[in-house]
Amino acid sequence: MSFNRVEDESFNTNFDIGSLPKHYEYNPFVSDEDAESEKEDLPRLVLMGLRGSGKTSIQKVVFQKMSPNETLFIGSNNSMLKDVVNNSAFVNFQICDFPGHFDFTDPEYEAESIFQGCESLIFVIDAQDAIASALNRLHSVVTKAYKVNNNIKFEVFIHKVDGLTEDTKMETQREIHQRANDDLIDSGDEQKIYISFHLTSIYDHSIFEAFSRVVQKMIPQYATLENFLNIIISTSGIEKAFLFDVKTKIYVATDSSPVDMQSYELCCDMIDVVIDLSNIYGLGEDPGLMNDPAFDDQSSSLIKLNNGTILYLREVCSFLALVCILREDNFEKQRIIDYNFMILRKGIHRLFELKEKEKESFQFNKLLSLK
Ligand SMILES: Nc1nc2c(ncn2[C@@H]2O[C@H](COP(=O)(O)OP(=O)(O)OP(=O)(O)O)[C@@H](O)[C@H]2O)c(=O)[nH]1
Repeated sequence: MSFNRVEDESFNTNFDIGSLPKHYEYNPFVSDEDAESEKEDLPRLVLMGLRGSGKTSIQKVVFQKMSPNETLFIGSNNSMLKDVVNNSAFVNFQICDFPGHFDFTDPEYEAESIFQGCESLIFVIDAQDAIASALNRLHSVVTKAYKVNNNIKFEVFIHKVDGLTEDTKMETQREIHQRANDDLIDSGDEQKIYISFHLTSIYDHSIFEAFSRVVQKMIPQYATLENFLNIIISTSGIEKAFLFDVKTKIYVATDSSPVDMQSYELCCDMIDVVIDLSNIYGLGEDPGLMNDPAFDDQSSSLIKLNNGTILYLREVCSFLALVCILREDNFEKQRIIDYNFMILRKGIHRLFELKEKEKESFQFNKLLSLK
């Protein structure tokens, strides 16, 4: 059986399968006022690495919904690319992608201004390439960055692992970890600088999972969110709960039980299904207008799997959704789960309000200091 694509002019080609179009503005907690000046105050996440290691591809796949195969045609960067990710109070930062040939030791570049406002530095290493020069660059980058700003969180993405066997993956990770630490010991920095390592590829969910962990470290309220989720799973018979940013499929929080990749992938697939169906059936009368978001405060979904497991999704606010995995038997108490969910939702809204107040007082103090 084959399907012919219907050539209909009213068909809106702005949709990417499995994603929200980038210009949706459903964001009740982030106002547009003073947006430009606010952008400069956002925490900065910096992507660095050698030429061709995959930095721009990562940024485009995770935040701009580019399909992995399209990255083959990106071409090399010659200047720094900056993007603002502003989905909710928790997923709210600027991301700077520096070209591979960028040498911050060159006086032309001001290392201070790059690393000063930097919250997290992701160094990408191509695992399919020789790693020696990447490790040298990693060492000079982290030591320089640490001198400028000792609050930076250092993350290494051992990237393009899709081309490696399971054994080689582990071996490469072990080698990179070992050699990076040896370099820190040689320079006497091993007590001060801590680097986290992640195996990643744009061809599977590993890049989203790794980014989730990076973003979680940038959320000061993470412990509170984790605690909320621990309470809801223990009181509602839920096995695993994720708080997802549905735009990027980054999970901003989860309960404290270990994350297994399959559960995460299942939840990501569920979000794709919900968004795709909403894109098709959830829009208003005129699909060209795109006024009604594919994800709004009415969004919820329940999927029963054939192994007696249920996936349950509920909107929390502004592109955040709670996605839970639970046994079908436990879903008999749906009213209790829904009640607990309402309490959780209120708690998260309160956190948002506190965060907004914190931001306002920060801006107020900044204004005062300028006077
Ligand atoms: N196999 C594989 N290839 C990847 C992956 N990520 C990126 N690539 C490929 O790597 C090549 C280089 O990617 P870029 O994103 O341009 O690399 P870059 O680090 O931004 O390069 P510069 O701009 O020169 O610094 C592209 O052909 C991508 O398709 C991955 O996870 N697996």
